Amino acid sequence: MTGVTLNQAIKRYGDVQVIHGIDLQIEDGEFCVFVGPSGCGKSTLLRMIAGLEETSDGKIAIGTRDVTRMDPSERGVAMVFQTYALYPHMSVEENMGFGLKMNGVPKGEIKEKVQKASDILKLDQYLDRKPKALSGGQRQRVAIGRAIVRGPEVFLFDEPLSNLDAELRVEMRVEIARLHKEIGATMIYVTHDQVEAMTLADKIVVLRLGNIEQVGAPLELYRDPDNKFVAGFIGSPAMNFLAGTVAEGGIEVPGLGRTVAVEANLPAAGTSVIVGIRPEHIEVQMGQGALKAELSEALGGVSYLHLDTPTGERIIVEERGDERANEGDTVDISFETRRVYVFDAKTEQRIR
Ligand SMILES: Nc1ncnc2c1ncn2[C@@H]1O[C@H](COP(=O)(O)OP(=O)(O)OP(=O)(O)O)[C@@H](O)[C@H]1O
Repeated sequence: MTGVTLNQAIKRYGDVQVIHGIDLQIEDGEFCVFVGPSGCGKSTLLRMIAGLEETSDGKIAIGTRDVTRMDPSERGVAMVFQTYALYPHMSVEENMGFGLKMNGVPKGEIKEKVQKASDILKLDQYLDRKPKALSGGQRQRVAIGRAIVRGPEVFLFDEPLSNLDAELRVEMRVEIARLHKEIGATMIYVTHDQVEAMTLADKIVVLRLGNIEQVGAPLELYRDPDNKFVAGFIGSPAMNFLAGTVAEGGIEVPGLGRTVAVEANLPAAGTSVIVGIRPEHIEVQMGQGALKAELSEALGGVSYLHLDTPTGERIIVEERGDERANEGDTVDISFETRRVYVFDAKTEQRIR
C-alpha cells in the first residue's frame, strides 16, 4: 500500500490551463475526498492520477514510483465511475474478472479473487446475472468489486453514488466506509455531496478554479475555514454572510441593525468585513425585530427558516425546538460571540 504525491501538477487543454500547479500529499491508507463547485477540476485531477488525462507539467508519484508518464494499467490504481461502465453482455462474475483475464491471470486465481470480492460486497447470489438484471446499487457494487479484484494500491472513485436514489446512496456510502476500514487501501474520492465528503473523508481537499483552497480533516475545515469560500462550501445549509464595517466595540452590521461583538483583534475602524454565522448557531427571538420570515422548510427534526434583512440579505436559521417561527413572522436573532466568523471583504481571507 502507498500514498500519492502531487508536485506542481498542471493540466492544460491547448492554451487553457485548468489545473494550476497542485501540491498535495495523500498518505498511505488515507481516505481523501476532492470537493468543490462544478468545473473546479476535481474530476480532471482524479483522472490525472489515474492516467486517463495526461499531466501537462509537474509530477505525480504513487508511493516512491514516479507515474507521471505511465499508462493507467501500470500505475496500480483502479477507478470506479459514476456510470459503472460494466459490460452488458457479461455476467457479474465475468465483469469482475475481466481485467485479470486480460492480464493472463490463471482461471482458478481469478475465481478465488472474484469470490473474495463478492463476499465483501455481498454479491454472491448475483454472480451469474447480467448487469441489466441488477439494481443501480448492485451494479455499482459490481463496479467496486471489479476494482477490488485487481488489488490496486490506490482506489479512485469519481462521483460513484450520483446515479443512485437517496436511500441507496446512504447504504452505499456506509458500505464504502466499511470497505475502506476492511481493506485499508488509499482511496481518493470525488463528490459534490457534502455528507459524503464529511462522513467518508480522513482528509478533504477543497478545490476552486483549479487551485486548492484548503486541505484538512472534515471538522477542521468546518470549524476553522481559512477563507470565505471554504466557510461557505463546507457545512449545510451554508454559512450565512452579512456585510459589516469595523466599528467601536465590534462590527456594525446594517442587516441586523446593530453592532456585533467579536472575540478578535479587528482591523482599523471603517474596514469593510463580512460576518459569517452558521445556521445551526443562531437562535430566533419571536415577536420582535426586523427580520422577515419568508419561508420555513420543515424537515421534521429541523426546520430551515429563511429570513430577509431590511438590507436585502438572506439569513437561514436552523430551528430544532417545539416552537418554530412561521412564514410572515417578524423576528430577531441572537448568537454567541464565539460563533462569529469575520472575513476581510476584499481578500475574503479569514480575520477570525
Ligand atoms: N477536454 C477538455 N477541453 C477543455 N477544457 C476542459 C476539458 N475537460 C474539462 N475541461 C475544463 O476543465 C475544468 C475542470 O473540469 P472538471 O470536469 O475536472 O471539473 P469538475 O470539478 O469535475 O466538475 P463537475 O463537478 O461538474 O464534474 C472545467 O472548466 C472544464 O470546462
